[in-house]
Amino acid sequence: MDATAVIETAGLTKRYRGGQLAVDGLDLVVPRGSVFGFLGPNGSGKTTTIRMLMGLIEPTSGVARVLGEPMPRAVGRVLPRVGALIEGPALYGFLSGHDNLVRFDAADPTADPRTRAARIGAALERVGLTAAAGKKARAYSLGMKQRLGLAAALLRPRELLVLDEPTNGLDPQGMREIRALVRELAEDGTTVFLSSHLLDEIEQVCTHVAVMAQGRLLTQGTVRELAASVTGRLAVGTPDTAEAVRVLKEHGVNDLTVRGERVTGELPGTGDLAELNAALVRAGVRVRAFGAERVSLEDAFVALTGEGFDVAG
Ligand SMILES: Nc1ncnc2c1ncn2[C@@H]1O[C@H](COP(=O)(O)OP(=O)(O)OP(=O)(O)O)[C@@H](O)[C@H]1O
Repeated sequence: MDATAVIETAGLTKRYRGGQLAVDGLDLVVPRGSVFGFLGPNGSGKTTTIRMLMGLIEPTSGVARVLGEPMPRAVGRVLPRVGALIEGPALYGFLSGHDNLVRFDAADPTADPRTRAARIGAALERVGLTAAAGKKARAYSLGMKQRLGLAAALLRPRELLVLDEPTNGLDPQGMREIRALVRELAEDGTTVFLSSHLLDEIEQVCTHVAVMAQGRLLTQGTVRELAASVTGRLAVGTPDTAEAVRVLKEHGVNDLTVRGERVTGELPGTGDLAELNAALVRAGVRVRAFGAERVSLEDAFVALTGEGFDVAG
């Protein structure tokens, strides 16, 4: 087992009663200090994995360690060190945001009532809900409810935050707020494990990523490594597309496609890009843009699965 791992699983598997294989032999390593994106389309097994990690359901087989302790066996020791936001916070709509936090804090037998007011004040401040603390939770927007859920998870210092689709259902402004908060928490040294079906979200906030599809892990590593594992394409912007295609083909560029005033092709493995550019210009091609396209996580995902990233549902 990896001593720097905050979460580690080996062969973790869940088959639901009814026979559905939701998670299939998962080997996951979440390094301490990472913002770890757990990416996969709806139904790929993310929530099931998180529920096993948090000791809410038993795995069918395999093992999971969280903060170095076996789950679900050590659930009583582990959960106080973990802040979790799973499937939306359980809030009382008739209580104010502040009083919801009082309730959460009072339900924690290890929380000292004498420091409660200060801790609640700090948590509200942290998520930007101080001004709205007196409002009833049912009057909160979805984004405010998520932030209140995060405040509940932050009532005490945590080594690990586990967030299941924290921006699901939020408007762009709400998403930005949650992402900014995740970044801040990570800067303070908290390891954050968050699931998402949104590639660009993972790209924006995460240092690491694991990609799930149909219960299986396709890959894991740093976001940078994953993007680097896929070669970008050469892209040329020009009104003279036919001539550009001819010259590029002559110079060994494969898989050429033309869309509007843009020609793309496989980046040549050898040879000088500057030379290629010069050849185009020599042939009278008016080159407006020339270069290697940036590879997105989405390109990497398509390369991994051979298909587009399906975000249905
Ligand atoms: N309690 C359950 N009983 C039987 N099957 C289940 C149960 N919960 C989930 N599943 C099935 O297991 C598979 C994985 O579901 P899971 O919720 O873990 O995926 P997910 O990636 O979290 O997707 P979503 O983002 O939609 O929650 C799905 O096919 C789902 O239908």
